Amino acid sequence: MTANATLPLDVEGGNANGSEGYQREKTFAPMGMRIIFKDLDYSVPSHHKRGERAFLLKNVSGYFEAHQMAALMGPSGSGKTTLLDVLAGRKNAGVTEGTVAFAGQKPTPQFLRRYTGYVEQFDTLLGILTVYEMLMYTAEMKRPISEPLESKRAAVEELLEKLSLTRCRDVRIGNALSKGISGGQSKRTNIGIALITSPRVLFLDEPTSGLDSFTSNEVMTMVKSLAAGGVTICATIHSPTSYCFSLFDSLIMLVKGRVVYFGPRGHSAIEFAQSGCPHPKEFLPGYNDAEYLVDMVTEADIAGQSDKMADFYASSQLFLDNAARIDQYLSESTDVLPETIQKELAVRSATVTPWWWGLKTLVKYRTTKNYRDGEFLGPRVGDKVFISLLIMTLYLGIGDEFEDSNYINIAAVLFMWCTLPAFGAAAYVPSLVLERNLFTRERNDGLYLVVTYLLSKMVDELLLTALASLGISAYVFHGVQLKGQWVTFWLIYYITLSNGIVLAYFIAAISPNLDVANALLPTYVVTLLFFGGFLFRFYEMPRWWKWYSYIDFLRYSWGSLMVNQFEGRDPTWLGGNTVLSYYGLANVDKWRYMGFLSLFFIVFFLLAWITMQFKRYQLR
Ligand SMILES: Nc1ncnc2c1ncn2[C@@H]1O[C@H](COP(=O)(O)OP(=O)(O)OP(=O)(O)O)[C@@H](O)[C@H]1O
Repeated sequence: MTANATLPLDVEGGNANGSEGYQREKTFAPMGMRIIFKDLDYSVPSHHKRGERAFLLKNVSGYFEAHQMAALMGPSGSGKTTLLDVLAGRKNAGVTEGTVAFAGQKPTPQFLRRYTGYVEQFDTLLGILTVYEMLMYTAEMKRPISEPLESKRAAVEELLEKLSLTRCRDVRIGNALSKGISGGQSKRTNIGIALITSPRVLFLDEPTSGLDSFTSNEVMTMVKSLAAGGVTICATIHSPTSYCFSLFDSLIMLVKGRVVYFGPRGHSAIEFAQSGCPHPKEFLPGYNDAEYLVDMVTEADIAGQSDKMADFYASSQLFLDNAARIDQYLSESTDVLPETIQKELAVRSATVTPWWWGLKTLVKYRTTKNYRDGEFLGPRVGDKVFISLLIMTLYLGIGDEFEDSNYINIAAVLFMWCTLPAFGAAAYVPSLVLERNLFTRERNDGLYLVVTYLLSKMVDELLLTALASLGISAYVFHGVQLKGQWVTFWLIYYITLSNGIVLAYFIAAISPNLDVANALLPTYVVTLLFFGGFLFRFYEMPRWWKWYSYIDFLRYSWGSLMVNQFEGRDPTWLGGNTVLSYYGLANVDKWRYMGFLSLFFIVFFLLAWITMQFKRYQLR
């Protein structure tokens, strides 16, 4: 433990973001902060017994020091990740009771998002970016906007060096289908993301899982160097190599959510576990300390003896000493904290940078990359080009043939023209659903607000759609030889397309997975076809169904297209009606209809935003 006379809470001075004139810290370990937790209980509704609560953590107490690396160990399912999540404020379900203090104070969710780093067990990176771009993207989002770009670049270069990532600096991260960097490099990139703001505390969930022993040692050596520099580090770890385990300073062992040991790593831990275990194992040659400890508690767990080990710890002198130290730490005054730390602990906004900066950064790194990616462009442009060519060649030149037998064809081609964007919306669903883990992680990390993310998605799609729709609508309008104004024809198509996109986002937001979204979207769109006014005329619909027609955006889309085509040249048709009056559109003002059409965009956007803001995609 680091004693510090002037700062009894063991917080070191310094500025995580270098906000004082941007004298950027030369190291990514500028300071540390003690974490204390006392009598922590965490419970959720039990899966096993209806109406009962399952306690995943019971009376868990301990503390992690700055400059030190603490290991969280125990058999699988013992509650390691649960404890890490509770401490890092990442739990969004269940009930937590007890005390958690960072530098003596209860941390706010905003503080945890902004000033602690959390490396998740599974990598969540943007496959289209290179390692350097991924770190720069995060740096621009999470470091203050007043910091010059050069300084951010220098910080990223320094981090690349520290994480031994310089060799793959410009390699695309890739994904499962198109391999880019290796597993170890991807793990280190994830650690880099957590370190880019020089956090005071770093949580790591299984940082060595899936890595070979050499890479594990390399990664953990680097993490240890951060602790040496001051950061408080806490990592859950399953089966570390002997070397990895030797890097840890303290150890907390859990079984069934109870502490069976909390104290220094090393021989004393083994001796303690041996005395607490009802049937201690022999320390066979070839065992490493970590393996031996985990095996012993796992065997005790399987034999139903784990409570005995936890009781042994709870009645030990070690427990009393730890409890006394925890009480002493909690009683220390927080008034002596440096001003920067006080400010960080009191922070109330969830992101470092404002929404517009977040939007700019998302567009800079993601939109520009997407626009160069065939996998992104293909489904968005391909279907429109294909169907529009089909429409143009099938209905070639019929738009100005004003004959009784042809009016139905004109009405049909305009109807098909509106349904295309509604069905084509399916192409936009995956971009939201498949990115959900990344979105959740970045939101938890305080990178951006939900509305910023959603706006950036809209910019992504609407810019591309505007360009594509201009060309497509021009050759369809002229090829079919439609009447009215081309600009209006294009505008109606563009607004309908935009409605389709934002509708897809809403459907994606409410759906638990891609399968549900893929079933929901076409079902909804098919219902819109019935009420659009072409397949069944509005005034012939049963009274009890008319309301649905009012909230059918295809009705306004097709209605305004029809008015654009026949306004001022509305011929007499069936039963002495004009074409427009036959369809109940005689008194329709196309601009008013286009206004209604635009309102749907706003409504779907708000619905998607509210859903994404409040829906918990990951229950943890
Ligand atoms: N609703 C529930 N009812 C009963 N038990 C639950 C419930 N939710 C989670 N659990 C149990 O809580 C335990 C804690 O899981 P946690 O992920 O924290 O364990 P872990 O030690 O990190 O495991 P691993 O090493 O395998 O990742 C698990 O045993 C899990 O089965």
